[in-house]
Amino acid sequence: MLIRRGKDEGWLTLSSDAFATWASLYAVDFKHVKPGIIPGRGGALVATEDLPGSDAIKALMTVPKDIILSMERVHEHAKVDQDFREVLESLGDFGRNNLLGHRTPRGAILTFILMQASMSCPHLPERVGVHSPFSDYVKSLHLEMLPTFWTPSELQLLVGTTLAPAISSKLKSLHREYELLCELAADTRWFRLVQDHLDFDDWLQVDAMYRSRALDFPEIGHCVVPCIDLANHSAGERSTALYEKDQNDDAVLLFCPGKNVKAGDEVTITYGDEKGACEMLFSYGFLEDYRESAEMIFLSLTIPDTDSMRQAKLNFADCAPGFKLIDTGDGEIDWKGEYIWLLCVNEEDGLEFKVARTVDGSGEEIHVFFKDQEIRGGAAELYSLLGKSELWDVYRLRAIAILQSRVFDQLQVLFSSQEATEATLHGQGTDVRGQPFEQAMKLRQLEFELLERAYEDFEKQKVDLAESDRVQKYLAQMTSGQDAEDDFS
Ligand SMILES: C[S@@+](CC[C@H](N)C(=O)[O-])C[C@H]1O[C@@H](n2cnc3c(N)ncnc32)[C@H](O)[C@@H]1O
Repeated sequence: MLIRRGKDEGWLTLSSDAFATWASLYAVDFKHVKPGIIPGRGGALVATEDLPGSDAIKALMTVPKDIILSMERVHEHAKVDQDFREVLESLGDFGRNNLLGHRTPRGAILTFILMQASMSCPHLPERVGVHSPFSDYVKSLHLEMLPTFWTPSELQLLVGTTLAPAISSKLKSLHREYELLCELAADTRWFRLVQDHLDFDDWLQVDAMYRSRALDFPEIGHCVVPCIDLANHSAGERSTALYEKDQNDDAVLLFCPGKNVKAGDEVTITYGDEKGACEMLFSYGFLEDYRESAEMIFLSLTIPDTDSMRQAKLNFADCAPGFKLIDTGDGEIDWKGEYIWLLCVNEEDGLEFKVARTVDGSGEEIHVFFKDQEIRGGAAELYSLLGKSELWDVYRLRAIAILQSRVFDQLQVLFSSQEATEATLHGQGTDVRGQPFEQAMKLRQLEFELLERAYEDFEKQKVDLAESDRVQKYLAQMTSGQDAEDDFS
């Protein structure tokens, strides 16, 4: 609880005046905006003058590259800070990759933020680390209320939404990361000095600080840009600014052409218009008041145990095990995901997994075929082959039927958990706070509506496909026992 303790005792806080001094010390150039507070949103960027709509692109703020918190910056700091260098080296792969082995600055940046925060702790027996611009910057970050901090009763409100499994696996991976940090850094001087003060909550805090602020910058990757990270979110056309790198590699906040903002009003950016309700609540802890759709829902799919090719298909799968439902915004529901095609075809359709010797003869490898054509491009190539087949309508019908049934199951879970949700709320002495309650209820409603629309849409598609000549012919041949594709060739 080092971070919470620092906030409570005041040694990990920064007044707004001290933050303004910090920003000017590190040459942040606030041209037409300044830090402010917007009720319900916390810190914000507000216009210092009327910003009238024009076609000219106006720089609202410039942040020098030296204070962009990136993988590169963390490694530069390690050169001058022996304690941090020791910690970073101890992390090995975890300082470069995530738990799945994908390259990410996450482990290095989170550990850096934690170490910078701990340096201000007056309870450590000895000083540790080297002061940097980020030692005071981390003091300015407030405790973010992401769902990883929700109480068990609050998390219970999410049962049936797609956020429930997402939070549960995030908490598991955060636990694994924290254990890894404690194990790998155990022999470093920093860890020995802070270990009695640190706990899992600190890792949750640095994760939330980073996750709710990280931006993806060209050529820098995921990073945190102090001061630009004060910009709150508005979706799509409502946002009035965007961020970029300028010719000096500094970060700039640009006013969007044609927008109009009055002095004292907030300037906002979009955190990603493609993000669905689940992802917004997961990463930023809120849903926009004006949001009318869940926009995007990811539903998992499983290859049934009864599928004789299950294990081979699992080994072959090179894509996320599920599909996305997408509200296209024009009344249509689209879906995406290649995994479904593995559930739609089997041996009798022409799918084959053949074992062959490796070229050097030292081992065996699996080759995958569909109707004697080798598939080297994973599930995407299988999809493309099915698309060219005479039986495409049949495969599509199978896919739509599986997707619709998965949507139905999700609707059932959401519907049947509603009672338990209400019981949680009416139970005596529950610790459900207002904000998580409102956000969870809104997510439930948005996901329910999108699932319902998708169910109806799939029903229409199923009826249309079932009436197609190809499907009718296929069904007739199936009942008469003939090989369906023979007749189409
Ligand atoms: C990058 S920070 C923005 C600055 C932040 N308000 C602060 O005080 O430091 C992102 C966080 O701001 C809050 N936020 C941003 N946009 C918001 C919005 N439209 N409505 C409510 N909260 C918002 C959320 O807590 C989010 O996790």
